[in-house]
Amino acid sequence: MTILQIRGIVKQFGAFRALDGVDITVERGKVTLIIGPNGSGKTTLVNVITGVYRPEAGKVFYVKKDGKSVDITGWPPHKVFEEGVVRTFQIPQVFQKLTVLENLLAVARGQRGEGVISALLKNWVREEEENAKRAFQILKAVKLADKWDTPAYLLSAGEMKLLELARALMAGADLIILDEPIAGVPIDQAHEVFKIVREINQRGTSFLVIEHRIDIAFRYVDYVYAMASGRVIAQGLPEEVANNPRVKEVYIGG
Ligand SMILES: Nc1ncnc2c1ncn2[C@@H]1O[C@H](COP(=O)(O)OP(=O)(O)OP(=O)(O)O)[C@@H](O)[C@H]1O
Repeated sequence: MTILQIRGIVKQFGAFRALDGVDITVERGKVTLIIGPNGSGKTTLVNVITGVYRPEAGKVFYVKKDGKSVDITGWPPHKVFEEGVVRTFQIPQVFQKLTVLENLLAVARGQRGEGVISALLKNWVREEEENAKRAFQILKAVKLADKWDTPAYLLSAGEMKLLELARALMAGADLIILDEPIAGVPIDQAHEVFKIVREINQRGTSFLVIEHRIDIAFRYVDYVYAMASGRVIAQGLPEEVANNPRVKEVYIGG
């Protein structure tokens, strides 16, 4: 079953075509990877999916759990987010001085979007307790439970990425879009980040990942799209894309 259908996307910046008819299908329950050299259009595509840019042509469909397809093309970012398509840094960045747990609770509160009124309600405390319980379950899943009381600025690069992932889960994401989740993360932590992505995926969350470090990423994903100059040049299983002559040319021969 599909979770995201991207059809014929064209995005221009003036006369320059950053995306030139992109078709990508993201399967529900899978981890899909997009690779491509600098400037190939990956970030622009994520911006189109998440409503930052409106494409000149093409459509983005989000297929809900019940199978209902929703045309989210050109929706404002907060609406795409509320629908369950969450890009990690779409949530305001990690609050460095807050603890790991507080960072999660801040997302839960933000999502409810009330504050004053809910604070007046009797069941507010209970709701806070439920949020804390949920936060702890999520922290266990990303292996940060023992750091719940640590201020975010003391986390390692890898742990910081895991906190971002936890916050996307706390926000109720159905599809999580990770833009370079292991950029600047040391190799052992980078493997740990992808292992946890895989574990979370096995519990039902779908992923669309953009990553440059293909030597690591290819081991953990189900399906790969390769982009170059605003187009998809190859797609398939990781080993198929790794052996694709056009991909090799772009990465090695170019
Ligand atoms: N706001 C913009 N205005 C003009 N040109 C842009 C804009 N955003 C991106 N571009 C151009 O569009 C092309 C695609 O950029 P994009 O950032 O999507 O590539 P990318 O594949 O994400 O690259 P990287 O791996 O370096 O992040 C680039 O040539 C870039 O210069």
